[in-house]
Amino acid sequence: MLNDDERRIRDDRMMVLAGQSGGLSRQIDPSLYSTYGVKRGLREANGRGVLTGLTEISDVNGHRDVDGKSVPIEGELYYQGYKITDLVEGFRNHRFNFEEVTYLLLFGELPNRKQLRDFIDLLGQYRELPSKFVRDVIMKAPSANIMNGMQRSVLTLYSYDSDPDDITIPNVLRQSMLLIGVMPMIAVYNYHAYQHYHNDRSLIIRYPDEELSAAENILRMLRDDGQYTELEARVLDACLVIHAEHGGGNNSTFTTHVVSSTGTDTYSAVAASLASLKGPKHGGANLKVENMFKDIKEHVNNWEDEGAIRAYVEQIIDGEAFDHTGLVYGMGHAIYTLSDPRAVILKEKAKKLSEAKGLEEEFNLYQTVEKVSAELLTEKRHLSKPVCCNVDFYSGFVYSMLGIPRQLFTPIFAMARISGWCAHRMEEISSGGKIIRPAYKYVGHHRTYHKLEDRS
Ligand SMILES: CC(=O)SCCNC(=O)CCNC(=O)[C@H](O)C(C)(C)COP(=O)(O)OP(=O)(O)OC[C@H]1O[C@@H](n2cnc3c(N)ncnc32)[C@H](O)[C@@H]1OP(=O)(O)O
Ligand SMILES: O=C([O-])CC(=O)C(=O)O
Repeated sequence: MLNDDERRIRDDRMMVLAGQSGGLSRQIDPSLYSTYGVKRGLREANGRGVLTGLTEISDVNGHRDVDGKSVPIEGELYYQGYKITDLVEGFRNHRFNFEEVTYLLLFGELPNRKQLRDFIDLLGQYRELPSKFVRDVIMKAPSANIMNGMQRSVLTLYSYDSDPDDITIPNVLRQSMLLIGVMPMIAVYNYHAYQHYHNDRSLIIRYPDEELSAAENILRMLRDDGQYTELEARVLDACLVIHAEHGGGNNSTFTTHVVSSTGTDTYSAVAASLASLKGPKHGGANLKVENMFKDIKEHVNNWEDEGAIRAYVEQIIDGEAFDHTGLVYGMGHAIYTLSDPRAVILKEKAKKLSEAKGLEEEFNLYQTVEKVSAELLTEKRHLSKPVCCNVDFYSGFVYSMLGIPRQLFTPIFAMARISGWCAHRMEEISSGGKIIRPAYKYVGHHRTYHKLEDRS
């Protein structure tokens, strides 16, 4: 067994060896991408995604064709044909909206009262982890990033399934209901396990209540005293609704399609989608936004000084501040142009909550960063389309006002998006049918093999 010093020496030796063969600096000549007409990032020259599939689950629009010209519009999102804003409006004062949306996504229709009641009952029954799963899986080697713990837990559920590899629709639906049901438990218990083993927090494993909604159960399982207010549960429920689905092309759902097209099992497909969602350019952006604001607050003394905020955001874009990637997290979108409808809803929630909690100054800081970064990105990145804030910009601020720890920001996204992934997995199985297999052009050169003895 190596000690820490020996491991460091081992890693240094590996870098030296890789450096000798030029393995660390190898990069494909960027001009070759246009030479061979490669659709980088699976995009057309105008930035639009390459058309790779058809779906009836949702529609995402940021442009409209007017007289043959593509014109930016306020963002539109439809779940099974229903506008997200109409759903959110119609759901006001209801408790089980995420469940209703899940029914809609999986079955294609809005439920009547009885169907919704039955569905809620069923989901409640599926909200059950195998016996000893918490002890044997979740408590073992807890991960600092809860998304990794969730992947491991989801993959391990395969071992407890008596029929894991059957990909007929009834079996995949059963597995989907199970995963949708247990996802909040997996996330919250992984969080508690990490807090217990690494931060010496008391360990609380509270079981979900079959009668409660997903949002209510998340808060109940998370909080030390299991208490929450009706308002908190409604806001979280709305967050789950707007994160539940976003078409087939977003990275994690496309991952569902790619992986499902091989005929693999549901647990593997969902674990892969979790891996994708974790990334900071996708669902992980909500955590990055939180960290970015922490950094901005540390470097800008006066939050009302737009000039100072602009100067700091400019440093972020120039790669001179924060994480040096040049990205302003929570800004920009592959499809939306003038607005992301989910961000509009979240901003409204953030405003109301901040007023109730006396955090208007912080809300104003978010608004100013949104405004100046949109202006700066347009100026400095020569974007071909207007840039707006996306769903990840205000979500973390809303969650933190609900007392939800930052480690759970991206997991909450996953607890919601699992409904969309499962709907797309079933669509891929029933309508896709062909293994997804794009092409890569080889741009190396073919070489003559020399035996080891003959190499210098
Ligand atoms: C749930 C979600 O996944 S929502 C998205 C969450 N992600 C983020 O918030 C991370 C920050 N944003 C981004 O990285 C991007 O806007 C993405 C990944 C969301 C979309 O990327 P794209 O579709 O490539 O955006 P678009 O085509 O408009 O970008 C044009 C250029 O502007 C840059 N750009 C776009 N948004 C940003 C940003 N927020 N900060 C800095 N540069 C940006 C892109 O890197 C790209 O540069 P390139 O041509 O040199 O690659
Ligand atoms: O559509 C995308 O590329 C990303 C996104 O907003 C989502 O998955 O919710």
